[in-house]
Amino acid sequence: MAFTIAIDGPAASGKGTISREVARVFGCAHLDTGLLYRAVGRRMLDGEPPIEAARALCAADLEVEGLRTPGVGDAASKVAVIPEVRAALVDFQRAFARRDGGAVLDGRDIGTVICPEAEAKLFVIASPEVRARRRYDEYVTAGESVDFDRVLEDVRARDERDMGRADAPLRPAEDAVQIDTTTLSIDEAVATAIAAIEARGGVRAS
Ligand SMILES: Nc1ncnc2c1ncn2[C@@H]1O[C@H](COP(=O)(O)OP(=O)(O)O)[C@@H](O)[C@H]1O
Ligand SMILES: Nc1ccn([C@@H]2O[C@H](COP(=O)(O)OP(=O)(O)O)[C@@H](O)[C@H]2O)c(=O)n1
Repeated sequence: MAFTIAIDGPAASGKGTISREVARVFGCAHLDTGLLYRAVGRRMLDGEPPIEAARALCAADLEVEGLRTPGVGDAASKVAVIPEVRAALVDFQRAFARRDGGAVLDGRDIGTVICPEAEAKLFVIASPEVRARRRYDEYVTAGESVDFDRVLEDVRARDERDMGRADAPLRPAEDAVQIDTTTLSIDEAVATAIAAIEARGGVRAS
């Protein structure tokens, strides 16, 4: 049976980390929908018009190196404002969500637009400072030279763009369970998510 878990939230709130672990515990497939927008953003930076890039997106585009860089994140949130780009990505996400064996999708509009009928919805947040620190640490580990204040500025700019757009803005679905990871460890955040999903009828894989 298809059991869909929708996990939304702002940049570096911990939704990807939670989603990967939730997929493992509940034995379902995981789609990081941010990667779709990052891949379109990447193609735009390479000179392709974003709407065409979204319509032509293929699996190989998601494997391209460097999708997690600050520049591509910024480009992703710019192309994500364009309704035709969002529309071109809907069918793939919905088909993924209804696959047999269940699915977890993380992004910005999964619980509100892509899968409003999802059985379990989480909205993961954390303070901008903590999110910027996590992202900064990731960049440093990856060997990128970045400035903390710049990362914080980027997190805030992306929040504003993601929450302020007219089409599918970042906001919690009415029936989403909110998890604030500001002061939670990864283990605590994952345990809170698992408990919330079980409360909505999710059954762990044996
Ligand atoms: N609760 C947490 N406490 C500390 N670090 C976390 C927590 N959740 C995630 N992280 C770390 O923060 C970074 C961003 O997390 P990620 O799950 O990629 O966020 P998102 O998918 O929301 O952008 C990762 O390096 C991850 O290991
Ligand atoms: N479902 C989604 C997922 C991402 N996005 C956009 O894509 C950008 C990159 O998403 P992401 O999930 O990879 O970003 P992080 O949270 O990992 O920083 C976001 O800032 C959004 O603008 C979206 O609009 N809708």
